[in-house]
Amino acid sequence: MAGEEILLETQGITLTEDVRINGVDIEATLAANGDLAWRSANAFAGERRLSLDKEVLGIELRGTILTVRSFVEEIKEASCLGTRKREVKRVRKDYVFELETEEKGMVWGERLSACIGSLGRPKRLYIIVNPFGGKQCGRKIFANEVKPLLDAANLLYTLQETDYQLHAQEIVGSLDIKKFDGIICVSGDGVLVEVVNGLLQREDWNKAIKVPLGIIPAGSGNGMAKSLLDSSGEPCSISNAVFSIIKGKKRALDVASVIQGETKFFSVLMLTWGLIADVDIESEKYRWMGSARFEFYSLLRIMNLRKYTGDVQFVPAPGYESIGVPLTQTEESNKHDDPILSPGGKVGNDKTLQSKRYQGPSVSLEESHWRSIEGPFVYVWLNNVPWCSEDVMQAPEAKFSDGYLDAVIIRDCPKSVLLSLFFKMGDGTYVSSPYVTYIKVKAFRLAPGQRVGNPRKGGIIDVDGEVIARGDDKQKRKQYLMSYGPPIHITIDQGLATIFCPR
Ligand SMILES: Nc1ncnc2c1ncn2[C@@H]1O[C@H](COP(=O)(O)OP(=O)(O)OP(=O)(O)O)[C@@H](O)[C@H]1O
Repeated sequence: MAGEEILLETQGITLTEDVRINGVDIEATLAANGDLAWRSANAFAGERRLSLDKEVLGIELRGTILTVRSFVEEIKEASCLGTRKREVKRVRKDYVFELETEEKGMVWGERLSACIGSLGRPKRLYIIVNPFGGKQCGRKIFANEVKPLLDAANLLYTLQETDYQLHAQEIVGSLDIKKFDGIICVSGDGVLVEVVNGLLQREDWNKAIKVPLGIIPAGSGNGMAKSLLDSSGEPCSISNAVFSIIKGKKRALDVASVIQGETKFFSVLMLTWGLIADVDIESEKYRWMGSARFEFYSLLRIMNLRKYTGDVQFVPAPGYESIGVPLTQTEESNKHDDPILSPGGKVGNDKTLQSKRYQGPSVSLEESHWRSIEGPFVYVWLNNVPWCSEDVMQAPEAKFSDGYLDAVIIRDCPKSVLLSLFFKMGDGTYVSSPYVTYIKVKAFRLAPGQRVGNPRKGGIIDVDGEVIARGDDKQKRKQYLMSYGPPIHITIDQGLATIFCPR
């Protein structure tokens, strides 16, 4: 029978063949969905199964030889200080199936290719590598850990390195997006945020922002990669991130618009003001300490704790309506004068900006009941995802596409308690402290004030690791995107972007 006839006749049924696997004669089956099974040569090991969707990168057929390239979980046990540690890690394994005839090889090869094709995996990717992010290993990470997996999956890609800050934003601003099934950043979170901003500045932003994004952790802040992998119960590793992109599963991702007057910045991770921003940005001068700079500077800042005056207003998500106090009649009516955001108006329809770029979500906040919290504040932290780095879970309830941001606010807190809360950030349990206010919000308005006891100095507003405004001496020396003082409005566009995820 000719190969095509066999293909037609065998569609939908499990095929059973005598094959040689890695040199041993064995009976193997190939299910209609592409899953493989065979009895191991080792009688005690029992049956071996290979899930096409969850374990196979790609295949290669040469005559009667079919190579299945897999990426399978292996359990490694190690003994450490008398305790046994169990670690699950994926390893590359090739299974070489030798079929009796070329026709049979073709039937198996075609079925596996068709099944892989039906999984919706990406075929061509645009990959942006930041050679400067994190420990400056982006290039090495791509060559040693990313490329081998992409090649094993027969994935085509175009590679582009960033040469300077905001280069990624510029690149995606003019990229021919039709050619690619995804844009992948081998970087920290900063480059991913540049990509989101670059896509939303295009005239065809509504199509561009639907291109699936991917992140392979190669920075010092890898909060998005950690959040995506952890939410599927996978350890945050480069190879797990690459495999999740190859498998092609996607999820929607909320995008927050940070707006002051006519200036806009789009965020997918977090906005922070007060202690956290001070530690993140001011600890730069201790970069030589490595990641210990955060612990060291946090301790320093808590000992010399700053508080900032100001106020925040927000539209709470259902279930959080009792937090804060309702706005007074006067405050409500003042908001109606706000050209960008008012409870009685629409966000993002400002006529002054005639640009075709994305203008922020067109959500009606007409019926919303705004509430407020008065300062002074130790910090205000708005979050889109649970993790801001690989070891800080600052917003355990945050969801990728629930249409809300998780606001974590500390106003007053004894220094000793604050210190203990910092040590509990690894598992998010700190949010249950009575000193922490945790609210899911639909919209947020931040009016940042000056330091208590030092009214000449303001704080830092940090969005996704980028300083967008600061109220200290440095403000005079550098131009920031926004000014410190006037209110900053934050609204959320539910599920505007799409991102590759493990499952
Ligand atoms: N070739 C380059 N030289 C200098 N800066 C660059 C280059 N390419 C990209 N950048 C900038 O590096 C910054 C950090 O990038 P990235 O997101 O990879 O890492 P990060 O984890 O956010 O930060 P970092 O690791 O630097 O603390 C971004 O602002 C980006 O614009």
